[in-house]
Amino acid sequence: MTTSLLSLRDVGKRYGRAPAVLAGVSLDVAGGDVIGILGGNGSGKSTLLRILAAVARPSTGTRTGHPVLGYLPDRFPAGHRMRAPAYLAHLGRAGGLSTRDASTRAAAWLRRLELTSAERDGAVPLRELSKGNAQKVGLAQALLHDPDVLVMDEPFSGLDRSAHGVLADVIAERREQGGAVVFSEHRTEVAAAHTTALYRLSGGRLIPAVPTSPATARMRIVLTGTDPEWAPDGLISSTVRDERTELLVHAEHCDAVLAEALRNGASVREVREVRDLPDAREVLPE
Ligand SMILES: Nc1ncnc2c1ncn2[C@@H]1O[C@H](COP(=O)(O)OP(=O)(O)OP(=O)(O)O)[C@@H](O)[C@H]1O
Repeated sequence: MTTSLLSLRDVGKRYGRAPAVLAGVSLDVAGGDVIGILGGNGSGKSTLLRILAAVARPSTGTRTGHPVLGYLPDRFPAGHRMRAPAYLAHLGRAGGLSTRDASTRAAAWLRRLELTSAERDGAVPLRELSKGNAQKVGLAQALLHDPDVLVMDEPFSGLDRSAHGVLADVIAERREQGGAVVFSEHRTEVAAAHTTALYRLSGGRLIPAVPTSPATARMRIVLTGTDPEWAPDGLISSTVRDERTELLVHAEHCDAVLAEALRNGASVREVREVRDLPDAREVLPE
């Protein structure tokens, strides 16, 4: 039996006199879980994640567990004059790291997330960073303390393709190390590509998913010699790493994607069905 790192029981949330945003939400987050939260605009995803990250309290119900938490908020406070390395080192120290540890870890994450050297080395103030780069600093901040539970609000939005790949690796690593990840995402396919379980927030409730249908089967294709911006029909995600392009595509588009890639002079390095999501679920219709 796996032990929960974090649990919500019958959680409700209401802002003032407005109708409840969350009602009777229960969720267990255990080591190895990668949980995706889907939902339309205003459905309460950010509210739920804020409660999981303990930056907001539920109006009713309980939250239990004391894991080391990393939290990427929906809007990263990027209005600072501070530079990314100094900002992260400051947060690291505030969270109990030594100055040296905080600076080393901050630099390592910024390098891994591929901030340009000017941004990384502190030439650019936070408030002048692009949305994607601010998101990377936010991610580095969330990862700084090596969290047991990583809670991220729409982490894939605004990231370039290569950072998508890094984030996918980070999620997989947390899981392999016995940690857990919970993140929100509005695109079902993007969430399903990285999760072990998917839920949808609707009417304030967290709806469990229904089993994956064969129509949602996916293929991973690794190519060399393609344009990194190539986006064929059926594409779910695309990651560029070491001059290889790794595509995740809906299975029914696989043959057409391969044919088009070969026509354009690419070389096929690998094609395989993705079966690594035992609990991945297709979600209920909107
Ligand atoms: N601090 C707050 N005070 C008052 N109302 C709030 C507050 N935070 C969120 N809300 C309201 O609660 C509802 C749910 O918002 P929330 O941001 O949790 O949804 P969301 O699913 O993350 O939306 P989106 O995808 O648009 O970011 C919305 O109607 C929002 O206006």
